[in-house]
Amino acid sequence: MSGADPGTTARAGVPAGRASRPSGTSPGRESGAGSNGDRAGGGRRDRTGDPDPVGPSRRRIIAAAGTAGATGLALGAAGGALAHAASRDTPTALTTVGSTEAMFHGKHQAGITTPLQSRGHLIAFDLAPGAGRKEAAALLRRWSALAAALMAGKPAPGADTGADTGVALDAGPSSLTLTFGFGRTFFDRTGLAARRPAGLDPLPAFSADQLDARRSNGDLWVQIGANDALVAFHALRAVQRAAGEAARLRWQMDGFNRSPGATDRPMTTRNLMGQVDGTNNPQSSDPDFDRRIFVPGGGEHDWLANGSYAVVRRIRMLLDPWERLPLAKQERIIGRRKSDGAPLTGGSETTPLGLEELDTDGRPVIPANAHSRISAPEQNQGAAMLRRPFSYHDGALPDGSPDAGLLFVCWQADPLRGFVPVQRKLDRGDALSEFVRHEASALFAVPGGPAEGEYVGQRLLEA
Ligand SMILES: C=CC1=C(C)c2cc3[nH]c(cc4nc(cc5[nH]c(cc1n2)c(C)c5CCC(=O)O)C(CCC(=O)O)=C4C)c(C)c3C=C
Ligand SMILES: [Fe+2]
Repeated sequence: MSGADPGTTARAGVPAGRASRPSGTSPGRESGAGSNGDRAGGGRRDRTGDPDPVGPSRRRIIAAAGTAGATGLALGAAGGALAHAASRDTPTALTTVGSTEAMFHGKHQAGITTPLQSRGHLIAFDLAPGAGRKEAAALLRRWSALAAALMAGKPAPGADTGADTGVALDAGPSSLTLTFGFGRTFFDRTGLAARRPAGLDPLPAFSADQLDARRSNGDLWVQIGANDALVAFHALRAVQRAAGEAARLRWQMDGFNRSPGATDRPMTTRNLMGQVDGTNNPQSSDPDFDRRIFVPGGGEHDWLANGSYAVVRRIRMLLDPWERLPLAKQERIIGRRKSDGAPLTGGSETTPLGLEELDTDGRPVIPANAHSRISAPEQNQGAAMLRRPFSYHDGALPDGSPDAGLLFVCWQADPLRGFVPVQRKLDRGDALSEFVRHEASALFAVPGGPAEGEYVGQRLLEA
């Protein structure tokens, strides 16, 4: 992302409605987009004194409810409860985790270059039978109003008439993002096939695919991320409720990442195999970042300008055999050290891979089938994607093995020059393949961010 990105302008502070509290917050300074996990930054703003474009803050609604609650405590409680009630009246500031806000309006949708959040929900919908372009436009309008409110730390529109479930009442925005995309089939269902971009052509089949059609694809996709589990769940339910009669849930995947502040310094996240994962992502400071990740304007499908394509793969990890491998073998499979993510050729996490370096026996130090070597852009005609995954754990399979792995989400301006060539190569010769299974797959066109007063996808649905 080069230059100013209104969707991810960095400011930090306390959310609207908390302005009168002592601040005491120490705005976190995090690095730019393209990094993963705690390392990344962007999408923040200070809500103090901000005008209230969407409605009352969640906290103002709590304040109204609070009087009744405090009375109840005082009447029925012994000293401990009273002390508790008193401490509730003592203002304490949100930490930056709660107060950080990602922008809904802007050049790009939030949730692409936004730092990885600790909670994620990926949900796909199909339009209901009989629902077409008109219903789809109304749905995107509803979802956009909802996203604008929730991302600002406000209740769902219509909260005064009971439209908000209350699950996130006492929380700040918590870096909530909602990101909306269109699948290939959406264009047939809405009579917009002529406006479907070639980038949505089906992904090729890969030899190792074991895809479950029911958990793949979909007309519409919503990616939800937040640094609080309740804020994320609140948004998930609100999105599902707002779908109303227009769309039906097709699949849902729930994921997580490390919580901000869990490490003593900002660092790239780890996946469930224990590897530092996300190191060699394109960085927003790279001169060609925008060109690689975002669709340029002025093309045949201008409605997608400043948008991107998301490839989503549910990749189960075979953790039992993986965890039995000695550390040295695990590291040779990736080509990097597990402890700090540095290449096996030495240095630190960000040292370039020494792909030409040989050991004393004349063999490459980073093996020929190492995952890092095979997927590196320099081995793939520069093919690059922004990987922004969540881990998942859905309990155990019937054989007792963990149903856990990676909700791999990657972003690119063109899937045929990002995900596809790299996955083709990994499919043929990646040492990691023995330990992973691709179980679901989807591809979505994600429009650019909406301007103030616009809804996501308006340029497609109303042109
Ligand atoms: C087709 C794209 C990719 C899939 C699918 C994929 C799955 C996958 N990856 C890991 C773990 C790591 N991947 C790493 C690097 C890396 N992976 C891809 C692409 C896919 N990975 C790329 C383009 C890169 C960057 C390569 C480079 O330039 O060095 C790493 C190393 C650290 C890093 O750069 O992130 C790890 C670790 C898993 C576990 C996985 C499937 C479950
Ligand atoms: Fe990878």
